[in-house]
Amino acid sequence: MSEPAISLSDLGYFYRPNQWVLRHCDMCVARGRVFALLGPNGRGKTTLLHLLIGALKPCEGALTVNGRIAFVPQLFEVTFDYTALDMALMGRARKIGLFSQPSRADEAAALAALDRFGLADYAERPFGELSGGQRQLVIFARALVAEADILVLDEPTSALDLENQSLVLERISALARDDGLTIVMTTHHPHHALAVADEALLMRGQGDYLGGRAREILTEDNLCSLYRAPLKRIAFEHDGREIETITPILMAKPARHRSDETLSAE
Ligand SMILES: Nc1ncnc2c1ncn2[C@@H]1O[C@H](COP(=O)(O)OP(=O)(O)OP(=O)(O)O)[C@@H](O)[C@H]1O
Repeated sequence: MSEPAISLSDLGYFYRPNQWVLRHCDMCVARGRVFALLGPNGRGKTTLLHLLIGALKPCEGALTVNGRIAFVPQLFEVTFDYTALDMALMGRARKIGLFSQPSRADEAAALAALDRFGLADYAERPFGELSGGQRQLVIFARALVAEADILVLDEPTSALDLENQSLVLERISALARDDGLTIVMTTHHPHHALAVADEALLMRGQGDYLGGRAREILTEDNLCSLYRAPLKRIAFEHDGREIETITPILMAKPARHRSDETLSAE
């Protein structure tokens, strides 16, 4: 078996001495797989990503990364007036060097990456004038341009509308399946993890992590206790395909019904 893209063994991290955020965390990500990290707010998902990309150093345990990583953070602002193409070209910064100009090949690679996300027509637009979702997709394209082996994505669908969520999830699958990239992503959407992830890690608490095949561990029981909220995993047929998804059961009463009651009381 080939060496994994990422492996963690007994990993621990704290920001302040002895206030552990992660402890006794084991994880192994095989090459060419999509790996999802799930857990409630504050369980250390982003901290774990920052450890993977080397922005933080483990306080205990071992972490091995085999390959070049590109990081796609959650949506961010830029203060300079870069175009979408400039932003995508930044993925080539390591290749181009500090004082050189991008070559035609660099520009062609950046344009091709933008095109993969349906953004070729936006190449010359100022990045700051794009919608949140479009900006997220440009940052995604930048990671492709970097020719990384491993993409680390922090909530890649959080700023996107339904169509773009679907586009990004489909691209994530294709990047792993067709390009052999390894992908680690955090998500607050278990149905996104079920749709694209081969493996998942449920971050249940400090020192309490459940990892395994996504289809096997994204069960109603595991997810209900993880989020302390009711949800259903359901299967149905769509377009001749068997689909499985996960849906939360939201208990809030729609405002429409409340006003109906108010109206009938009046
Ligand atoms: N720079 C920091 N200094 C001190 N504590 C921090 C820092 N960054 C995060 N933390 C703390 O570490 C814990 C984990 O935070 P982290 O952002 O990794 O969680 P998360 O699972 O990604 O949360 P969310 O789902 O809300 O994004 C939290 O208690 C947070 O307050």
